[in-house]
Amino acid sequence: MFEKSTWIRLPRNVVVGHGVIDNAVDVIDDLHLQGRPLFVTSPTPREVAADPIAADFEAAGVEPAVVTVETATFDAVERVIETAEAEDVSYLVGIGGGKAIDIAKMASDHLEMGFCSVPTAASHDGIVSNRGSVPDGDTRHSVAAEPPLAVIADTEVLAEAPWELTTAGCADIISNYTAVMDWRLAKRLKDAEYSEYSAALSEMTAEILVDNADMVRPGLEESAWIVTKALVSSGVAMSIAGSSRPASGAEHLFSHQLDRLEPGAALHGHQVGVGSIMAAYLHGGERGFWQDIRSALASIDAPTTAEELGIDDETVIEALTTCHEIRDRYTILGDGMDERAAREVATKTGVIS
Ligand SMILES: NC(=O)C1=CN([C@@H]2O[C@H](COP(=O)(O)OP(=O)(O)OC[C@H]3O[C@@H](n4cnc5c(N)ncnc54)[C@H](O)[C@@H]3O)[C@@H](O)[C@H]2O)C=CC1
Ligand SMILES: O=C(CO)COP(=O)(O)O
Ligand SMILES: [Zn+2]
Repeated sequence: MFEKSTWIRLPRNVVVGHGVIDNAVDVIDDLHLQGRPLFVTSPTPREVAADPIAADFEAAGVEPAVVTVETATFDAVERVIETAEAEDVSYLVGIGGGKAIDIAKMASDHLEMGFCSVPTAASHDGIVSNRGSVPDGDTRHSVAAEPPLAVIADTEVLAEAPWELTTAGCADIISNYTAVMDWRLAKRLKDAEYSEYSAALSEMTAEILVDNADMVRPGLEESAWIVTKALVSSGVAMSIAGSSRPASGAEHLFSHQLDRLEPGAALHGHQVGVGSIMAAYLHGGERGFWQDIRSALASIDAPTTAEELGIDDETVIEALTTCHEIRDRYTILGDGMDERAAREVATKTGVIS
């Protein structure tokens, strides 16, 4: 008897382009969301996007509540939940980088309220995903959460964000290559649940980005367009899979462990990019694959070494040798790297000297 079933939760409206934050009231109206929104934002995104959108809502007769968060913590999620209850809001809008969006996503999940995402940086592929990532104890990886009902990604705003945020988004996408290799390995060795559609979409997303890498340049609005389309596509791959598997393998384990060892040292996307060089080496040995990943990262100005990440060599080794423990997800790291092997991969790939 055939017993498979799947439930793919996707955004209803994905609006990407020049000046689209000016349409936020209409995009949200199209969802038939009633009542007052709560904007969850952080200081700079508040200036560049949340305040102008709030002014448009006020002009339309709705006064949004606004909460500003600084760090992704459960205390911040709690504060957002309390504000939502006190201000009697009906839905949430996350406006900012990954952390503001994740906090809004996690709070809306708890409140069972609708949620919309307004990224102000093309820095990671959580802008569309049904995953939320807020550190919980020792855990840094994402968990299942509400997908946004709408995503409003204004390429004018995204192109004006600091360039390193865009290169972080590119690196998060380039890391899909090794994430998918890990996923296929886990399917073969551990019979992990696997979706060929999701894996193919994730890989193709990385490929299109790399093919267009010469058009990804600072200050070019078209770059924001290319990167954002890739982030949307990668988020959809996660929603199809019902997990972050198509976009998160050993390179993400490495980054999550760096977040525990050196909180705030480097951007998520930059860390996973460097992790991806080493994961590619482990998958492909000397045969040129890891060099391709490194060149792709270098071509868009993303870091390729520990030094460029601002992380010391010994922390890289510690992360490599321990990160397999942080989640039940089989990858090329298997049951863990020993220290000599970790030094070899990090040295041969030029990540440490
Ligand atoms: N939920 C998911 O599926 C995923 C979640 N993530 C999570 O996302 C987070 C990383 O997000 P990031 O955006 O890299 O970091 P972030 O949210 O800390 O943003 C970095 C900084 O850039 C600032 N910023 C944002 N837009 C700006 C603008 N237009 N101008 C000037 N400054 C601006 C932010 O306020 C912040 O200070 C991590 O916590 C990571 O785990 C990453 C991938 C997927
Ligand atoms: O960062 C992500 C995908 O790019 C989410 O992956 P995690 O589930 O490992 O947090
Ligand atoms: Zn990521």
